[in-house]
Amino acid sequence: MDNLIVIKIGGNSINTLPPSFFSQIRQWMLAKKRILLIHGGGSQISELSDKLKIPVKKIDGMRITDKSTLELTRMVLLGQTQPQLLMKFTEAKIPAIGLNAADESILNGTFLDEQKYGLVGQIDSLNIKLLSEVLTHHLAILAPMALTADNQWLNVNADTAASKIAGLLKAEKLYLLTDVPGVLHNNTIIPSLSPKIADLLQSQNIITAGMKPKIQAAFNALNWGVTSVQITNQLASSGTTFVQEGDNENAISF
Ligand SMILES: Nc1ncnc2c1ncn2[C@@H]1O[C@H](COP(=O)(O)OP(=O)(O)O)[C@@H](O)[C@H]1O
Ligand SMILES: CC(=O)N[C@@H](CCC(=O)OP(=O)(O)O)C(=O)O
Repeated sequence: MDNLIVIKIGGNSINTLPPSFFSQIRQWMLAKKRILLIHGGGSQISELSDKLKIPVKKIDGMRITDKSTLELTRMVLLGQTQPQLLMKFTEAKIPAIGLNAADESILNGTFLDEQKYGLVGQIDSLNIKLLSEVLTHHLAILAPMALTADNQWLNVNADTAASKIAGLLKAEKLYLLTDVPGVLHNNTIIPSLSPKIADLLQSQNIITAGMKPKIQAAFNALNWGVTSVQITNQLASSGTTFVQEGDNENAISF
């Protein structure tokens, strides 16, 4: 899809989006860019789980999802974080529409590894026709859940979902917005990151938890043909840019 920018907004970032975020989006829309947001809600899901005394279990940043966690996840994503984000756009007078897997099969997926993660999935395909119609006049906000061919809801990590969607749609840019200004080493932003350095930093436990699937998602998007992939906390700063191996003259060295 031409002129497409995909932005993933982590659950922790929804309430701290600065005015510059909305003005950048407004400028892009005036320049006829199509804007697709994928939202998270991980910390809100964990918070409600705690309140309901449902144990929170994660492996490498992926939530182990049984039946009650799945129901709770759908409640939080579709009943809390998506409308919260939509309200921010309403307040900013930017036309936005919220979408989820049940809207005309917009996100179809399969189990990632049922034995290991339970009701967790990956995106396999999407309804490009519907998305393309919506994106002509609106910014679209998608929840990171998929439906299987048997109509089973699956919980999908929002970074993984955003990168696959950006890849399937051949987006020109993918921003993974989070609560840190980039991938950090000794409290300093790594401006440019290649797969080998990322592996090294993971083996040294410098990259951990939710940053792991985020980095995997970033490299996947690059491999699927997305031209520019960044992890940052605001659209105005480049944070960490992802590069293919051999294209890393600015990458940090040890
Ligand atoms: N090397 C690293 N650099 C930056 N953040 C890191 C790193 N390793 C682990 N993290 C953690 O990853 C978090 C971002 O991932 P996550 O909590 O899943 O964010 P989001 O909800 O935005 O997807 C940071 O807040 C930080 O705690
Ligand atoms: C399978 C899996 O881990 N799904 C995520 C979906 C939400 C998410 O990714 O939200 P953030 O981007 O705010 O972390 C979860 O349940 O937390």
